[in-house]
Amino acid sequence: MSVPENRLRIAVQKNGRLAERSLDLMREAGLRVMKGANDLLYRIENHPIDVLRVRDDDITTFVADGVCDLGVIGLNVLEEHAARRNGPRPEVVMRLGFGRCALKIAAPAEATWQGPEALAGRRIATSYPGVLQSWLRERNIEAEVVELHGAVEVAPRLKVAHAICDLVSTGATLEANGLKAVETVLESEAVLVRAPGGPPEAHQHLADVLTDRLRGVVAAQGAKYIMLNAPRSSLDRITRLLPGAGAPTITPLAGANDAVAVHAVCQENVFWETLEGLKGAGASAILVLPIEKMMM
Ligand SMILES: Nc1ncnc2c1ncn2[C@@H]1O[C@H](COP(=O)(O)OP(=O)(O)OP(=O)(O)O)[C@@H](O)[C@H]1O
Ligand SMILES: O=P(O)(O)OC[C@H]1O[C@H](OP(=O)(O)OP(=O)(O)O)[C@H](O)[C@@H]1O
Ligand SMILES: [Mg+2]
Repeated sequence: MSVPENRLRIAVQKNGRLAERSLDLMREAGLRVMKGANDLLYRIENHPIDVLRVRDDDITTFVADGVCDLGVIGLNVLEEHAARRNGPRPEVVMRLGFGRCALKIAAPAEATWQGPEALAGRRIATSYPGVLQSWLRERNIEAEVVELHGAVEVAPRLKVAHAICDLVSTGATLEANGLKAVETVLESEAVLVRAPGGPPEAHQHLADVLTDRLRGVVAAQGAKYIMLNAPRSSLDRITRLLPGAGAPTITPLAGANDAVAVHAVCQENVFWETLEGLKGAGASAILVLPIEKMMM
């Protein structure tokens, strides 16, 4: 595979839980992704950028070594890489708001959990030996860590280990295997990483532009634009009810002295309960609109 030196390189997962969302993110940031004959390398049509599609475990290595300028990776994979390898590590640029999960210790559901100290002298199966070892070290617990690369949840049933340390999202896999989560080792989500010390000079400007756009894409996710009419006397109450909003814009309404229009960007979810509360405070004609793009 030949990778031209003058193009910015972004590493994303080829297949798996982060793959599609990572490409969507690039598209939302205005990159036109061209799926060519080369499955490992997608070109960006409208910018000098290449997207490298690899196993998620390899993304950290490519970004740490500066082979790629940017990467999208689970924080769990990044931390594991850092725990195992000395030397410069990729820098986290921003959290991306998807791929949320947590690395947890889980034990048989029927056993009473006596706290982390109960793990001393026990065997723990995990695909994250580096992160787990540091967690145990911080607590002065000596346990035997058994590295497995899949089906970690069956280890206790097979008597391979007493407990496990694995990713949990809904908890369905733990439940199906008769296990319960007892400790959280790491909260994770997908993050944008960059090469240690930042990209080389030639890629700096493009990397900054893209990073700014991605910041806007992430900020717009879940953000809503809210518009309503309100009596002036209720403004304080109504402003307090707007979730995660900065200072709202207040405009007079034509022909009405005591009523104003309120416009605000809400950074948090706007639930039906919020609208009911606003209505109860005197608001009317409440509109909630999605935000497509945002530049901070
Ligand atoms: N159940 C889950 N819910 C949400 N996010 C998850 C879940 N499981 C894993 N993730 C996140 O998605 C990332 C990728 O998960 P995936 O299962 O696709 O990895 P993988 O099998 O190691 O893939 P690869 O083939 O690239 O090595 C994980 O590292 C984690 O950050
Ligand atoms: O709490 P839950 O929602 O059940 O999710 C947890 C499961 O998801 C991940 O595995 P995945 O399904 O990606 O399969 P894998 O083990 O083959 O990677 C993780 O390794 C857990 O096994
Ligand atoms: Mg992997």
